[in-house]
Amino acid sequence: MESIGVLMTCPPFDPYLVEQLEKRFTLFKFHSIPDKAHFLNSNKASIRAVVGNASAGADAQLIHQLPNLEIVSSFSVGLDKIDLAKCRERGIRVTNTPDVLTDDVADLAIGLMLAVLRRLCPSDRYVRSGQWKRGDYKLTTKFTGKSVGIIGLGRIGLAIAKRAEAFSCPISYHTRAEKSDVKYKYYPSVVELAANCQILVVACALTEETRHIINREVINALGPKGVLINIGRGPHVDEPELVSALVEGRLGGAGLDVFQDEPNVPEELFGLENVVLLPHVGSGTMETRKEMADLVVGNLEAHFLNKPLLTPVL
Ligand SMILES: O=CC(=O)O
Repeated sequence: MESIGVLMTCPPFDPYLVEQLEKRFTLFKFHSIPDKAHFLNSNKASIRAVVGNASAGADAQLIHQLPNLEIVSSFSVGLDKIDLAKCRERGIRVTNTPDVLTDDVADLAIGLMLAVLRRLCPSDRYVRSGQWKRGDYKLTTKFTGKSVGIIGLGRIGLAIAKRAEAFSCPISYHTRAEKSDVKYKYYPSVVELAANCQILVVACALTEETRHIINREVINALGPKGVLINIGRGPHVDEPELVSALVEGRLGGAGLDVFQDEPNVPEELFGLENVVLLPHVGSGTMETRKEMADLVVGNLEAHFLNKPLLTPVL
């Protein structure tokens, strides 16, 4: 397989993934190539696979420039950076990394809820800056028993629900259609869900339908005591609306792992104690990233050995 060209479109941040790919294929790291057009012109014939992630995948333009592309193997569960329609049209296979990251992302969602309500980050800063010596930290807000509304009840949404249930949180949800196999309360509109929960979690895939699913109306329905948790994608949220609601106190708090224009985060949020900001690390544990990398490589190997894909999307 050494002669097969694999184009890595995401930054090569995961050394294990890079090492495993380099062992088996001819790996091109697109991110660090200065003249991309020239590179593609000279190498397009040899590139038969693309490896991307949540930050860069394979858009229509790139797919168009790679005449021999057979498979896109994404180091992510989200597929929003891949033009699936183009892949379908060209018969290009697509794989992602579901299941292995579910626990980590759900754990992080609960971590964000606790961090926002119990003010974990500012109270840590309180100790480090020596302020504790001058008096106790102010009282925070209880998490146990808060009602949790979840947008998207797939693998990750369900794992969040299960964890929140252990904190005695009543669970409700919104999806395109009500699920017959869950006992949680269903709301057919996101505004209704937001009006009826204290913590609203975005856990759905990013599609044209779910872009800006969190808008001004939803934020106002969640209200000055409500908390928004986003472990989905930045564009799920109308970010300027979220920022103004937080600055004006129309929303109680937010725990955000994802942003509209990563790694750029609105600076207006930096001074707010009711906001926790994370650098898109939902699946970012050593254990899970290794399992994800093994899936990326396993899918490529399966494809080039004409075996069934491990986690096919297309
Ligand atoms: O954001 C991370 C992923 O989609 O896996």
